[in-house]
Amino acid sequence: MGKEEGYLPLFETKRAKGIVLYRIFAASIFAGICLIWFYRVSHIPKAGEDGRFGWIGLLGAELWFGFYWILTQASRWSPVYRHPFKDRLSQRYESELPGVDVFVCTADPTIEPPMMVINTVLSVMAYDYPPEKLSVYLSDDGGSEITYFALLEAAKFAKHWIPYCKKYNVEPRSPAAYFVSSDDAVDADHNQAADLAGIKKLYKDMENEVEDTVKLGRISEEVRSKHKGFSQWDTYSSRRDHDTILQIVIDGRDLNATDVEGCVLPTLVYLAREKRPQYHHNFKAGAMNALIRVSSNISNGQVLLNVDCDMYSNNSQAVRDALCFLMDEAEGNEIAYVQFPQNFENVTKNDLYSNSLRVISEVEFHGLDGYGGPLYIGSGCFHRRDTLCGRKFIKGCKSEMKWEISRKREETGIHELEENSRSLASCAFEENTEWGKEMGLKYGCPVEDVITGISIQCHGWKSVYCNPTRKAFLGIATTTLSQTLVQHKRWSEGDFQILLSKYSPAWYAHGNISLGLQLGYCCYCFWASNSLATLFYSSIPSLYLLRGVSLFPQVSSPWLIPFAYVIIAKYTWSFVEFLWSGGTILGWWNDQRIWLYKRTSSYLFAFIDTILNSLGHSDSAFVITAKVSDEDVSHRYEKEVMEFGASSPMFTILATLALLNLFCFLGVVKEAIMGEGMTKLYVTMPLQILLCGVLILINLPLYQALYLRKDKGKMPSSIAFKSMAFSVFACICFKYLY
Ligand SMILES: O=c1ccn([C@@H]2O[C@H](COP(=O)(O)OP(=O)(O)O[C@H]3O[C@H](CO)[C@@H](O)[C@H](O)[C@H]3O)[C@@H](O)[C@H]2O)c(=O)[nH]1
Ligand SMILES: [Mn+2]
Repeated sequence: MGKEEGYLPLFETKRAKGIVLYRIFAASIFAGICLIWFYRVSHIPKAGEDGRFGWIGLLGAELWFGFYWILTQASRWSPVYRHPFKDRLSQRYESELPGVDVFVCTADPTIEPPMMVINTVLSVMAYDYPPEKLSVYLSDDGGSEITYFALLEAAKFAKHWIPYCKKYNVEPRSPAAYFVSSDDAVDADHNQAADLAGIKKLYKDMENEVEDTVKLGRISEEVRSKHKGFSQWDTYSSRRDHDTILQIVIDGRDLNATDVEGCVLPTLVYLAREKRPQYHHNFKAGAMNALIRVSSNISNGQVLLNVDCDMYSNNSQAVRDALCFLMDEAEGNEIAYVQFPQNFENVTKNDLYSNSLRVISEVEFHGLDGYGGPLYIGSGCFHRRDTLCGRKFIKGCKSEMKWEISRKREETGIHELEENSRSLASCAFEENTEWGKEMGLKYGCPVEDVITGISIQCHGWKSVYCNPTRKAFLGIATTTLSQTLVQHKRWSEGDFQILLSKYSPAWYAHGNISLGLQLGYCCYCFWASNSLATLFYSSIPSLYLLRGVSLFPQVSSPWLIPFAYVIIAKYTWSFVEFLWSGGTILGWWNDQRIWLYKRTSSYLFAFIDTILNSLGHSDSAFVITAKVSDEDVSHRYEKEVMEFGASSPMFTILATLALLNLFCFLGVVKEAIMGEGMTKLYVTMPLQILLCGVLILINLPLYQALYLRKDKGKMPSSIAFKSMAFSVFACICFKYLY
């Protein structure tokens, strides 16, 4: 082992400081929660008394929240921070670095524009890594000729782009992103300025070619005749029904395939796996498994990196960062994958839709890393090939991560290689095999990544969370509320399915992974079930205001203290954490709003769908997240104006809840003016009024969208009408009938 041989480790792990103080603080919150539980249980109204139903419901909700809060502590209890030493890696292993295969996934040329896709491809082709050991595969589930055409153009451009990047050591290496940032770089010397202008022009030419083809919507005959690769579309009938299309666009073994400086280029492969209507294609998991097999035949890199087509590499050193973990002599043998955080290029200052998932990336994943490693969350993850293919962990068993050249492959001609790779991507290939079960990514779950990750960890492997200051990947976050809610529905539904599946962190994982990690997983897997308690809490106490029934301690009661303490302590901490993770004050407020919206809509739908699903009623699909939006929408997004302009049943729920709280509050105000007086109400129901008031404040943008806005992002009038009817109905029923 490394240490015995006197090697310095390739990475170090630091524990967080001041953790004891945090634990004492958390324990005090827990004490407060216990007091709240005690108060609820010991003060239940008697049968027949008004408020009994609400009280018991609140007891259930508070038990749930308390339990969930405990889960969230697992990811804060013992965080660690990792620091790779890349200089040691290159000193020791530069000539033996393993092959790395990068998989870029795309699925739809309209939702995921070809220019965006090739920018991502170019960014990973330009990694600071020996090009003969780097191979890039583009998986196109859209089976689009236009995307293929764009890739051909990218291959030409790469011959100029890669040497440019290396010469001036530029970052980021996605040309589009680089040109935006280089616009204000003034320190470029004279030579570089000329080169920059040249490369920009080449990029523009390529962009024009691609955009013209996109506009045309098909490949012109002239272009088609130039590349024999297009003939593969001759038998193509639709994106759901076609043969495997596979083309080695750049063959890294070919000594003539060089850039303008004469250096070899990384291998570049286009793959659209076979699709047939009678075979389920299993979405991204299916694409990834086809890529694993095809790449094993072509380049067989020992390390695999997957990025989504919008997640370009922002840090050309990231491969080396990851290898420091996988190749460490002492601990590397236990590490199956290295996950980087997912960051986004287009998040606005106050992160309107809370897309940056700040606290998860900056706090929680470091916490999970302390217990055996983060979840596998898809894009931005480096895997060992063999573990992803199902190799079990055996203590003390080393797998060499060294570069090896396969003689057999070297001698196979490119056409033969293409031909025998094609069958690996056919639909029938997986029949009666372990693919999708024990091999590759797992099928049948909308979050193929998380379920695959937990099964790897249950096999005894560790994972590592690597979060360098210069972000490794930048993607595109959703820019409308409904997209955010739909995406979270998919995630929470997938995670909830995992909880009920045979890989459940609650039972299957027990004994296979640490308790802390089990709790950490549960935190995400229980997202969906949060909806019920949150719905109850955000509506019933307010409705009881209308009846003048108090469900919380009065001002004079000492029981108010634990409530006040838990609320203040918990929210202060959440605020501190948010700022510490790089957020803004308004960002935190937005985060609270999205927290509420997700829980009362996405999670609720996910919960219901999962239950229906397990009863065999519906099947969950993979709704691809939009990566482009029209100008109007982007403009509002940049101005941080919430987008409600879609007719989504999720919005009906949100609007109903918002109006319901407004009416309840107005009811209280009326009561205060005409009846008992403000002070009396305030003394008997302080927390209930506070809760209702905060819900109204948080919903201010929603009221605006319902009644004040005129732009296209306002709430559709059908929803305004429905939600008004539902909330008035609920208030009347509750006040007079119940
Ligand atoms: O049939 C499909 C559907 C999707 N994709 C690709 O999968 C990726 C992720 O899809 P996206 O719509 O962007 O989903 P997100 O919710 O943004 O993705 C997050 O969540 C997914 C799991 O739900 C992970 O796989 C991703 O890596 C992670 O970024 C994209 O590159 C798609 O092109 C396919 O290749 N085939
Ligand atoms: Mn995405």
